[in-house]
Amino acid sequence: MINLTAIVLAGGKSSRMGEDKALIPIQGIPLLPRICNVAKSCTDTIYIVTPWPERYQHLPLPRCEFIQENPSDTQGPLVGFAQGLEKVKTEWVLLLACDLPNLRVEVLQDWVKRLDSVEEENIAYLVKNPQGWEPLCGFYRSRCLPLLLDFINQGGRSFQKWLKQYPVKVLPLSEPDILFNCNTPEDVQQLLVN
Ligand SMILES: Nc1nc2c(ncn2[C@@H]2O[C@H](COP(=O)(O)OP(=O)(O)OP(=O)(O)O)[C@@H](O)[C@H]2O)c(=O)[nH]1
Repeated sequence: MINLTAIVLAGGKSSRMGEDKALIPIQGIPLLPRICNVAKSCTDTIYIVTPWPERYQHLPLPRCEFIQENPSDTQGPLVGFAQGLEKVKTEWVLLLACDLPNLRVEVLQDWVKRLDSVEEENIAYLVKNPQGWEPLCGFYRSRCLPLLLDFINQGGRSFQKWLKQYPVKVLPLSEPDILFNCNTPEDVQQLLVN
């Protein structure tokens, strides 16, 4: 299997949820350990980028390393990703938001198998929807770091705008539900009903 590193983002305001999303249990398992356990199926190296690692110490997480952001200066997922990427030594990185309760091991492993066929020019391998790329559940080449830092240093904070500049390969998604984002208490309720 291809050598890759997972970066899981657990920061942000969770303003729509009203409490830290990463800690919301779905079928008894909080979102952060849920996604880390899925990531574990394709890598032994998992970095969790967060301004508050102490909040997550008690969780049943697989082996992982915390990368701490400054809690008084978080700047969104693009900057969180760059901070994680600075530590990465593998060619490919799997970037994951913490709020993806439906991502399954089989889907992820199928995607990972396809990485070998991504042309060298493509800096990322992501699902595309009519609104744009799905940047927080997909693969990036670690060599994109200097490009990302340039963009951030010029004030850029949008994944969509950053990705527009480079060739990205489309990752196939057979069930759109896989990328369901758990953003609100109603989303949590919906998961419990289904
Ligand atoms: N490490 C880190 N992760 C972030 C940051 N901002 C957002 N995220 C993560 O990015 C993913 C998507 O976040 P969003 O749902 O778009 O934003 P949010 O701020 O968490 O939530 P809302 O306030 O409801 O928009 C989640 O996994 C967040 O934890 C950040 O500044 N740092």
